[in-house]
Amino acid sequence: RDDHLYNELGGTAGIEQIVEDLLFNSIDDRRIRHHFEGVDMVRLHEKLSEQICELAGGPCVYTGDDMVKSHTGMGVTRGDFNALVEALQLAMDDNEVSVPAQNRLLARLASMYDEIVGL
Ligand code: HEM
Repeated sequence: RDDHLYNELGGTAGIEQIVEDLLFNSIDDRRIRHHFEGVDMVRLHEKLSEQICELAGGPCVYTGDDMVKSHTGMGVTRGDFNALVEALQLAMDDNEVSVPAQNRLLARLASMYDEIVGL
């Protein structure tokens, strides 16, 4: 297992902080805040943290629903997806993640685009 990216994100504690900041940035962003109304943010924080930890090579196992099931009916657009990426970049800047490490995480997330947008 290559846990290099996991370590660059600050391990489990670092990832949990980045995801918390990502979620706060997202509900502060008027382009996408409507998607999060009425959502269980505690669960979303837990599942998204697990998923990013696993994706980064960390010792976590994702226990949430698959991406298609999670986003079906939401009508997430390309613009929404890009806004969430910006919210994540801001969160990683605030947590002093290097730009190369940021880009490696973003590349892994970009591969999920078709499972999230336009459903
Ligand atoms: C690469 C991008 C994304 C990833 C990795 C991702 C990941 C996830 C994960 C792990 C969950 C939780 C699944 C569960 O509860 O079992 C989730 C749910 C959710 N996602 Fe995403 N997501 C992405 C993009 C987006 C975008 C762009 C939006 C809207 C702007 C969005 C809005 C939501 C909402 C509102 C939920 C909660 C659904 C509910 O509990 O009813 N996601 N996502």
